[in-house]
Amino acid sequence: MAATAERKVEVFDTEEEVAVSLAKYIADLSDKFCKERGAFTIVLSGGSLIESLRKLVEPQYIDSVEWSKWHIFWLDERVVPKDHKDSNYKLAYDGLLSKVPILPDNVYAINDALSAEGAADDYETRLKHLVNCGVLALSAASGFPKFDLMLLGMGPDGHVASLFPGHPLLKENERWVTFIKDSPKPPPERITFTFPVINSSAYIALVVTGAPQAGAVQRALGNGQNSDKLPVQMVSPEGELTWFLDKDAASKL
Ligand SMILES: O=C1O[C@H](COP(=O)(O)O)[C@@H](O)[C@H](O)[C@H]1O
Repeated sequence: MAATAERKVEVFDTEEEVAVSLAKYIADLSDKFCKERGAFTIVLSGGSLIESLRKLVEPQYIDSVEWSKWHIFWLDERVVPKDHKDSNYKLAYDGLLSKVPILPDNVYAINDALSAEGAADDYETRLKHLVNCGVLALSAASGFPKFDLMLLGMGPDGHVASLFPGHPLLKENERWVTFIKDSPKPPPERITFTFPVINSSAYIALVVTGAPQAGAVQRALGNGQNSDKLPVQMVSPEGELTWFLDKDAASKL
């Protein structure tokens, strides 16, 4: 049985302060994992998260982080070409990857030449290969891959990755990577990590800024009772969960 996650909640006055603190948190974990296992496996979301990573490209981190040991993955991706405005890869490339010396071979983008089903199968197969090569760890507790750090955003409806409220994919407990063709948020076709993979992580940062998110933050962190769990309430990693909130997102707590 999975252990209960250690949960921390950090509230900052501004999104700028969230970005500053997040950069230090990521750099510290990179240092720890690069020392311990010679690699750092980090999973990116799309959306507003990438903008909140902007401090990582400042000289302090550009010069100190061991970028060549980073292995970059995506929590979810839209089934669009990599140069499409809706692509989570493009967002991360433009905002971060093009500005830091990460090795191109260590960037595991989703194959944009395949269908949603095909891309999910292909990504899962590639993850299994990386487990066999020792780049990616496997959780002894769950048997699912154990990433060092996942960076999650959250939509105003409480969705994380491409796992939306009330959707049957919330119950997927065998696949590592799956697909959705009826996403309520456009574009409709996406691929996504499943909850067993998310919850096998060593560390998760949930980065949530802005007033539209305040209701879902209240549902997740407040004292209210609600029988239906939002996807964000299902995030419960083996390791440590840290919420990074600005005061607008935390305004209903
Ligand atoms: O569609 C998506 O939305 C979520 C949340 O995005 P945000 O802009 O509200 O922060 C994002 O985490 C996910 O990766 C993306 O595909």
